[in-house]
Amino acid sequence: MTGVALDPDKAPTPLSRDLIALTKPRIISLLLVTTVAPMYAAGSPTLLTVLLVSIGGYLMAGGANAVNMYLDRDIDDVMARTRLRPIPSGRMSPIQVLAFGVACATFATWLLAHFVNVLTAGLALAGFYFYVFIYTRWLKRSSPQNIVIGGAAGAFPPLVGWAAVTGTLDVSALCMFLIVFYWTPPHFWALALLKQVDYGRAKVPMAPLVWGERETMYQMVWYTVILIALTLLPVLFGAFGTLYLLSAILLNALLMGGVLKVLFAARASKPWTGPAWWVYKYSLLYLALLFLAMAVDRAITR
Ligand code: HEM
Ligand SMILES: CC(C)=CCC/C(C)=C/CC/C(C)=C/COP(=O)(O)OP(=O)(O)O
Repeated sequence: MTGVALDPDKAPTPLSRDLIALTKPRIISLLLVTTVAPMYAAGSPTLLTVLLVSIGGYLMAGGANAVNMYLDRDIDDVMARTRLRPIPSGRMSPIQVLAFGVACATFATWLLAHFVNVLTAGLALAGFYFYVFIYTRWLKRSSPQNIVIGGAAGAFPPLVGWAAVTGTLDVSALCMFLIVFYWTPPHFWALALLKQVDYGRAKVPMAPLVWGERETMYQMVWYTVILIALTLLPVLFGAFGTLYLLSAILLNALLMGGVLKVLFAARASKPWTGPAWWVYKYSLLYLALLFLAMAVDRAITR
C-alpha cells in the first residue's frame, strides 16, 4: 500500500470495457445504420452477409477510432469531454492502443475481403485511412475545414454497404455518400459551438473558434440547404418513392427549423445553446431515420 488517496477519475476499469470504449461504440451504432440500410436499399442481402459486413464494419471503424485516440492522446488529455479515455487516464499505454486499433483494422480487411468482396474491403480500408491520416493526423489540427473534408471518412459506410450487396457502386450509392458528407457540418458544428472552451484549450482550430459563432451558424444553414437538396435528388431520378419522400420532407423541415433557430437566437442576442444541443442530438435521429426510410421504401416497393 502506498497510502495514495484514490482518485475517482482513475478508478479501476476492466480491460474489456476500455477496449470497447476505444472503438467509440455509440458512434459506430449510427455508422452501422448507414452501412446496413443501404444494403437493403441495394437488394436483398442474406442475414449472413449483413452479419459479416456489420462485424467487419464495426472492427474497421472501431480500429480507426482506437488509432484516432492514439494520435490524439495529447489533446484528449486536455479536453474535459475526452480526458477520461483509456490513454489520458493512464489505464492503457499508447502502444497498446495503437496495436489494438491496427489489429482490428487488419482483421476487418481480411474478413471483408475473404467473405464479402474485395471492393467492400477496399472501401472500408479507404474509410480507415481517410479518418486516420486525412482527418486525424492532418486536417483536424490545421484547418477549420477539418470536418468538411475529413468528414468524407464518415461517408464511406454507405459505399461499403452498397458494394457488399451489388459488388459495384452507382449513382444511388454516390448520393448516400454525399448525404452523409453534407450532414456532417450541421451535426458536428452544433457540438463544436458548445465545446469551444475544450477545443480552445486543445488548440484545435474548429470553425467557431476561427470563423466565429455567427459565421459557423450561417455555414450550418448553407450545408443544410445542400443536404436537403441531396436528400430529394434520389426521388427525382426514381431511386426512392413516396414513403421516403414524405419522411425526408418531415425530417428536413425539423433539421432546418433547428438550425435556423440557433442562428436567429444568436442574431437576437438570445440564448442559443439549448437549440444547438437540440440540433446536435436531433442530427443523430435525423440520419438514422432518413437511412431507415431509404431501406423500408425500397423493401416495400420491390
Ligand atoms: C468528421 C466527421 C465527424 C466529426 C468530427 C464528429 C464528431 C463528433 C463528436 C466530437 C461527438 C461527441 C462524442 C463524445 O461526446 O464523445 C460526436 C457524437 C456522435 N457522432 Fe459524430 N462526428 C463526425 C461524423 C459522424 C458520423 C459520420 C457519424 C455516423 C454516421 C457520427 C455519429 C455520431 C454519434 C452517434 C454521436 C453520439 C455519440 C454519443 O452519444 O456518445 N458522427 N460526433
Ligand atoms: C468505413 C470506415 C471505417 C469509416 C470510418 C468512419 C469513422 C471512424 C468515422 C468517425 C467520425 C468521428 C467520430 C469523428 C470524430 O472524431 P474526433 O477526433 O473529432 O472526435 P473525438 O474528439 O471525440 O476523438
